[in-house]
Amino acid sequence: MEDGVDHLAFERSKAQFDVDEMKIVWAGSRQEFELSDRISRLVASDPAFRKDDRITLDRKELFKNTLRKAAYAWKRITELRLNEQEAYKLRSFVDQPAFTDLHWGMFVPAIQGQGTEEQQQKWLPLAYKMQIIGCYAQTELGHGSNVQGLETTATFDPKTDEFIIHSPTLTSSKWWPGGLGKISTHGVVYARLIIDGQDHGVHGFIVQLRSLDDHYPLPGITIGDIGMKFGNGAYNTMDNGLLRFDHVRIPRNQMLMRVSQVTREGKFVHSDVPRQLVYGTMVNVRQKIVSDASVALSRAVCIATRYSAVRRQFGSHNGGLETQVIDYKTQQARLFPLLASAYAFRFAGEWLKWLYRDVTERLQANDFSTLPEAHACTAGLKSLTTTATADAIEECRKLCGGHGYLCSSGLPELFAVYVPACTYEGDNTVLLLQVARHLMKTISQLGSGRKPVGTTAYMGRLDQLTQYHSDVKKAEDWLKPNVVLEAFEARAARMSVACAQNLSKFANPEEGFQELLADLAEAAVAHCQLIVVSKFIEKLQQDIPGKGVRQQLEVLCSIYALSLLHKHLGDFLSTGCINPKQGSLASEQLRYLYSQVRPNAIALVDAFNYTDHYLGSILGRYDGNVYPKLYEEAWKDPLNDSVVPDGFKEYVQPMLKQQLRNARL
Ligand SMILES: Cc1cc2nc3c(=O)[nH]c(=O)nc-3n(C[C@H](O)[C@H](O)[C@H](O)COP(=O)(O)OP(=O)(O)OC[C@H]3O[C@@H](n4cnc5c(N)ncnc54)[C@H](O)[C@@H]3O)c2cc1C
Repeated sequence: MEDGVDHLAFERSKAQFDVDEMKIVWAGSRQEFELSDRISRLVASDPAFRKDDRITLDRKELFKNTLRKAAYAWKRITELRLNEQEAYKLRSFVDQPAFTDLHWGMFVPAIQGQGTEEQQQKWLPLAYKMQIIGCYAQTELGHGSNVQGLETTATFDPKTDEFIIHSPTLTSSKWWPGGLGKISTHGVVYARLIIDGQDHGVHGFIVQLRSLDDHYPLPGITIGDIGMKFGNGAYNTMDNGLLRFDHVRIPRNQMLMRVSQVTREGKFVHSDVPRQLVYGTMVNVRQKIVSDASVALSRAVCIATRYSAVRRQFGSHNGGLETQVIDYKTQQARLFPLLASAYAFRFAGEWLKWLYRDVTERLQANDFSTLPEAHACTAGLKSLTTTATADAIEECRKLCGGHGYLCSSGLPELFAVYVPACTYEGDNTVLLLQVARHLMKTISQLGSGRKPVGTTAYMGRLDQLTQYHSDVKKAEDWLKPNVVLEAFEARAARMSVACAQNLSKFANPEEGFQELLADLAEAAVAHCQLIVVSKFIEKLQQDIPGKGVRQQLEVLCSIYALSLLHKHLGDFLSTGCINPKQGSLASEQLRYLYSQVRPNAIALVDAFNYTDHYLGSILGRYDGNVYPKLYEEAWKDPLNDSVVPDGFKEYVQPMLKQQLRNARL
């Protein structure tokens, strides 16, 4: 603490659990905690990583500043000999989107997942040492979600043993890839493979884009930045780019050939590695996105919770202190479900990490049985958690009243940087519809005796779930994990079954699917919410040491589930899983749970263990010393550099003089 005074000390003293133990639970393990703690402090204490000047820089300065930080981060990573996990942490705590995110997060995994052994040996050492910098160039001006609609072509020329990469139309221009605009030297470019006039669909190709000597685009290549994006500062540190090819030639061995190959003779062959292998990479990328959702959400919640304890409005009696806004029941009903969601998404992310390891092991043993389910599940959880997080950051801004709208609250930038997560790596609605397709397929296969696996296993009990009526009689019944779980299972199952029944009324199933899209997306949401609730409950079945830690998590789990039940009461009632009386008992229980969280709220956000540097918010400062710091910060704004602003004499003064003259008339 800067001046040694902890304005939130009283709040911290009220905690009924061991915060240090909760920090371990949040981090996933003691080792993870120690790693995050060490690296976050390292970044926070290094002035080269300061970020409070970000919002006042123009785009060019901002971008240059990003390059400086990325280069410095790389220098520190090599000097300190950080391993892969430590390096990833360091980049995350620097907290500034940069070309390196795509290099490490998409380019390298694409080669690892889709490249042959030989290709990996050639390209990965260069990428690992950053002797080349790569991007992931899939999306085009005309198509994103519909990957099969991409128009860039890669035509095989048997005479020279090369592919000719070409952008035949304006809409085939690559558009969006991060890092492409100004920095990447190479890209994994997705293009339609054409051999002898025949189209073999979309494949990935490693293409050198810029000279390694002078950084100019290579002949036939046009590249630029796509321009300013949402929010000041924010994601504008990233050079999302546009790219066009004019008959650019690359050697044949630069097509990523793990799954399919083109031979010297120009024959297209599938290897014995199944095509679903690429799903494995997607499971990995999306699992990281779910973890990132819990991080972004917890940052927003930490800011809103601490500030809600500092902020006072109304309710003063006889000149005493006013009420802390966190004590208003409306504030609690808006804030505490978000706090519970942060923990829920954390555990869902942890479980997905396990799922990825499981899928990878199975793939190595040639077992592909769980892959479609794992793929649908990660797609759904990516969609659910990123949508909820984006909405929650905005809600946290509102929970902070007027000051939440100040950039120094950290919330506008967090929101602007975070929201595209709802769009990239699969538009969230498109992903929900993929989940819905999987659910419809699962139901249609039940008759043939195929047993649903993993997160769809509950579908195997459809007979029981379609007959289910909750037996809740009093508010406390809603605290029983089985009672909650069955209600969520029955609601999800019935919404899916209703869709399947409606689909069967259509002669053409695809026509029916298109007609029912909105219902299908809702059924998918119900299924995904069930997954998150069930993973939270499973977490509570593990050994959780530390005084009072389990009790706090039980309260948060109940809040997560019951606040969803409250929000989607229409679903639960219309599917007949619960009756109106049981719905009001859930709300009653929820009110009681909020009062249980209240004394622990500050400690529960302290358990995230965020440094003030990482939070980047005056409202969320650890010491709660908000007002003097807000006042100080205001004076740092460049507008306050001069007493009379530029332009005043030119534009406003003549106006004032004019009025003066008129007044005299
Ligand atoms: C910040 C940012 C970074 C990005 N980085 C990269 C990158 O590094 N590399 C890269 O290749 N791409 C990148 N992208 C592109 C991104 O992957 C695509 O924008 C994304 O996949 C969505 O596709 P789209 O833009 O075509 O949206 P569209 O599909 O055009 O979506 C428009 C609307 O149509 C709806 N819709 C579309 N299809 C259907 C359907 N079948 N049924 C119902 N509704 C539908 C969607 O829900 C949405 O509401 C990035 C995008 C952003 C915003």
